[in-house]
Amino acid sequence: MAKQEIKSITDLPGVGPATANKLIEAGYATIEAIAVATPQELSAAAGIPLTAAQRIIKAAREALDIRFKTALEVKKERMQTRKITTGSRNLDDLLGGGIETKTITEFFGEFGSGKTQICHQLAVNVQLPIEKGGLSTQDRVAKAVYIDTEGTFRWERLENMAKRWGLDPDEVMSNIFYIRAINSDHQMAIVDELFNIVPKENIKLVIVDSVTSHFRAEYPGRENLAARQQKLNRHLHQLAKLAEVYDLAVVITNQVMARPDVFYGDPTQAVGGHVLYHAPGVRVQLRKSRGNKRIARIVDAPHLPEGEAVFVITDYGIADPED
Ligand SMILES: Nc1ncnc2c1ncn2[C@@H]1O[C@H](COP(=O)(O)OP(=O)(O)OP(=O)(O)O)[C@@H](O)[C@H]1O
Repeated sequence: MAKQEIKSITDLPGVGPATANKLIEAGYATIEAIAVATPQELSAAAGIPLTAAQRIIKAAREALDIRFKTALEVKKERMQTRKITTGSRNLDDLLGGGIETKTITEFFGEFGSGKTQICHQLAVNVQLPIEKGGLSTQDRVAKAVYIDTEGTFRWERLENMAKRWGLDPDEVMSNIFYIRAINSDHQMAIVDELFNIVPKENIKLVIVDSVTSHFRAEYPGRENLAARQQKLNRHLHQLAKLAEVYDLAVVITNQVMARPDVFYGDPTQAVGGHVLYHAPGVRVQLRKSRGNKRIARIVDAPHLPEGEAVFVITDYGIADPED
């Protein structure tokens, strides 16, 4: 098939060396990055006419097989979707097998509910071979990106979690790319940059812990809600694109405060409203229970059954109470 001959951006129609250089400098280094760009963005980045940009994007989309599909094709593709184990069978069952690729999974809950511990555990687990609940194949290890906004990342936790599976902790840590996002603009720029890094490094999991904290700090109060929402939506949209085009899992966390004064409805409400309400994906609420037990519940996921799962946070990671 002619399609498969397009391997790099210089194979796209009308992309000569000069245009290619401009595109790469502007962050459009891969066919995937071009396929999800708008003609306006590309035209401005490369200094080419809009019609040329449209033609390039169309060719990139065809090369990646982004087109109408029948529902049956969608079903077959979805059945091939791999999942990352959380380390708890109970939680995996609740999620329909684990954390899915091509999807954003949000963990929200109050402080200490286990959001950061789950992120650490997933950064380790994605590296397991497929038959053990990870996404590594025989020829390529699946790696993770960890975007930390609150400074709560702890390498020591990864060590224990890796040892649990008999993995070499240093090797596991060398496959986790860590970055501290200093503000919301930086956080968004990191995700743009990922469009170049992800394919090179075989990144299969991108974590943003927490996705909302910078946005909340920089856009406080009701009067800034619309601006904050708009920016956050753009960020989530970028993350969703990344998940889709590179077949990877995106996991985000969102701290919400318990509101003991709310007697009706849900007592745990997101501060300043449900910022992620309209984003695609799976939303998992976490609650503290007795001791190291935590309760997970899926919110607004029509394709997953309702229910709750109990898991525990141990020194060696996320597990089941019966372990
Ligand atoms: N080494 C460990 N062994 C056992 N449990 C641990 C260990 N480290 C952390 N925990 C448990 O994890 C909890 C913290 O969870 P985590 O940091 O994931 O919370 P969070 O939901 O991310 O909170 P925040 O919103 O404040 O970031 C602690 O309360 C503790 O119970």
